[in-house]
Amino acid sequence: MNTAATARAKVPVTVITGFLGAGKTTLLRHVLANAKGRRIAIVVNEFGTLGIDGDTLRACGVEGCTDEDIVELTNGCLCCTVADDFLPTMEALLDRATPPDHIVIETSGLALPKPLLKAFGWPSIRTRMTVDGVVTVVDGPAVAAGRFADDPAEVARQQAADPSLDHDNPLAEVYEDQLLCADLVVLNKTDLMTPAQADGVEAAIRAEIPRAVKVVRATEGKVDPAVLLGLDAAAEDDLAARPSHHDAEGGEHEHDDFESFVLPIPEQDSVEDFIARLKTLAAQHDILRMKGYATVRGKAMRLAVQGVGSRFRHQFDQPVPKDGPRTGNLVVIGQKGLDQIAIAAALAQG
Ligand SMILES: Nc1nc2c(ncn2[C@@H]2O[C@H](COP(=O)(O)OP(=O)(O)OP(=O)(O)O)[C@@H](O)[C@H]2O)c(=O)[nH]1
Repeated sequence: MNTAATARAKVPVTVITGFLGAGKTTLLRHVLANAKGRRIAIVVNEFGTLGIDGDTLRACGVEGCTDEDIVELTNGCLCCTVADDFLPTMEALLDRATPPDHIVIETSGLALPKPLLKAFGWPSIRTRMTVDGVVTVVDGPAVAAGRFADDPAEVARQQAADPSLDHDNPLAEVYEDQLLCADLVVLNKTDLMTPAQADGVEAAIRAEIPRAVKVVRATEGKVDPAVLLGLDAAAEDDLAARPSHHDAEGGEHEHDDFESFVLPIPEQDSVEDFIARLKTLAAQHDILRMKGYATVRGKAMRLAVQGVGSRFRHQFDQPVPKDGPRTGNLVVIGQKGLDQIAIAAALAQG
């Protein structure tokens, strides 16, 4: 078989990356809903131990999308668990009687994608799959608000103290790495930006990425799957074009800039009061992401809650199991040093 034919025989894998809450799962739901008969398997990796994204995807109700097509890896960072979790998962997908036509991996919002791409060089999978492309979802309004910007004066001060440091903002490092790895950028949440803001964010994205990379704008992750899947980038063979902060750290990386915990949520009396409390907490403690569910007195359905910064959405999404506990759970993610005791105390009341 010649090289082109070999490449065609490999199962294509799309890596969806993007910061916490940028809209990766939302985009994935759109892909599944518009798969047009293509068998797509999803591998989801989350920073928290509670598999909310898998739940959201399973609840998508898309015909032909079965539970076994969604694999959750909640044991920590994908790239740190390559041998134990990631490779066996990928091999098991390939070894199915009917292997998927395409695999999509949703990385955690805090993952640096390059170490994951390196995993595709492992002998057990390199001849059987190829990274069709890395799609980076960007939270447009968060960029416009300066969420990922460095403070140049602070960087200079820190570098003077320790030349190996290059950021005062760990969010900037993750955001930049995710952009630098992209084959396609989805500038999402355009409904929350003026056209001028979107132009500004797009220009900033283009300035960040040295390669010619397409940027598409979207609301609710609505991008035609034909644009997302089939990029044919063979990204695993093109690592040098994707600089990463991880390279400078000698391939080592740590996750100690961020932390996450899961809090039990007692049954609530009022949806409005609960959401208002969450918004206040997010702002007071600079919480990056909250997601989970709660039960509400008198309601048979559970309340799913999604918070990105202090922007919240909620909906009654599925029945609370009969005879099941009426306690909910909420994942809280932020930079290291969150005041877990204060946050837990504020959420301990119904
Ligand atoms: N206004 C608005 N909200 C959006 C858009 N896309 C996604 N969201 C909302 O943003 C929140 C986070 O979306 P997700 O798709 O869960 O984001 P994610 O990147 O998968 O999040 P993590 O996996 O936690 O990193 C949800 O409440 C979505 O409904 C959009 O285009 N506009």
